[in-house]
Amino acid sequence: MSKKTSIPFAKYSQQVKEKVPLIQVLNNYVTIHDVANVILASGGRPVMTDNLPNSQDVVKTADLLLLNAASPRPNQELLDLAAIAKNDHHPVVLDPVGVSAMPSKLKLCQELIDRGLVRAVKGNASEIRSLLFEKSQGSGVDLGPGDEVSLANLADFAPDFKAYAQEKGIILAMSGPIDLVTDGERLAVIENGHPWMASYTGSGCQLSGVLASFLAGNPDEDPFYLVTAAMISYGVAGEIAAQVLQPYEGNATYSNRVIDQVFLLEAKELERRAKYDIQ
Ligand SMILES: Nc1ncnc2c1ncn2[C@@H]1O[C@H](COP(=O)(O)OP(=O)(O)OP(=O)(O)O)[C@@H](O)[C@H]1O
Ligand SMILES: Cc1ncsc1CCO
Repeated sequence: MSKKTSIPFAKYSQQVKEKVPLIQVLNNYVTIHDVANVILASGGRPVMTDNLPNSQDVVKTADLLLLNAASPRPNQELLDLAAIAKNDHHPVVLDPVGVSAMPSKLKLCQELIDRGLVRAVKGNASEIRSLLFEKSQGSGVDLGPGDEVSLANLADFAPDFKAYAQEKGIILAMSGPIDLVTDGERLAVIENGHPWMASYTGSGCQLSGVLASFLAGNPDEDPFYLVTAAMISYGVAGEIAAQVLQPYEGNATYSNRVIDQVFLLEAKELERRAKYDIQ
């Protein structure tokens, strides 16, 4: 796998650490604590808001709004908040959790995207297939059989993936055994990560937290490279965490070890371990 463009990991992470961006998150109940911690680990400041009046107050001061579609808040509230953020020129990141199983969540995400309220969308392969084709094999919040994208079927999937990002004017990212990022023109194919990352709940939600920190901390940088750098960083953290996990430790500890490694990650190590190709 080649590295045609070198990503300035050190500059990106330095800028996040200097800015310490405020990231407002509307999350699901399940992973909310982990998402807050991974945002802290990656240099951001999380604030998880609840009802509409509180959320409306905070959105005006936040650097970025992260919407997790499995948030228990009503769809209309998420749409209204995204519109305020967009109006204030604060980027919105969307994690379309659950769209494969819940038509109302799919409609919400489509409306957020179609109204131009969203800067970046990141989901697993079933969630992204649901957005692209309005159908997938996903059930619950999980990847469905046959939906996975790998190097073997990438050539079939990539044109639709890029076309959707192009048409909607978003950065589109997909996680899994390989991760993909596109802005409609460029495509990053990332081979970092570890199979154990599918064993704990919320690896995708945590990844969105890292992505939010990178975007919010670097408002003047190219968002395609920022999202790519965030996906590489979380994958590398998963690789190192797998190396330090003890034989008597399981998936819950592993989830925390991954957050620890996001916290400890050094740019030099990232540069050494990053496995990506930009096409
Ligand atoms: N088999 C694998 N090999 C390498 N990395 C993986 C593998 N499976 C998942 N990952 C990594 O795990 C992270 C989360 O991706 P995944 O697609 O599993 O999220 P998700 O299904 O949305 O998770 P959740 O619903 O639990 O939040 C990504 O960084 C991805 O690269
Ligand atoms: C398990 C689960 N259910 C709703 S959200 C969530 C976290 C993983 O996406």
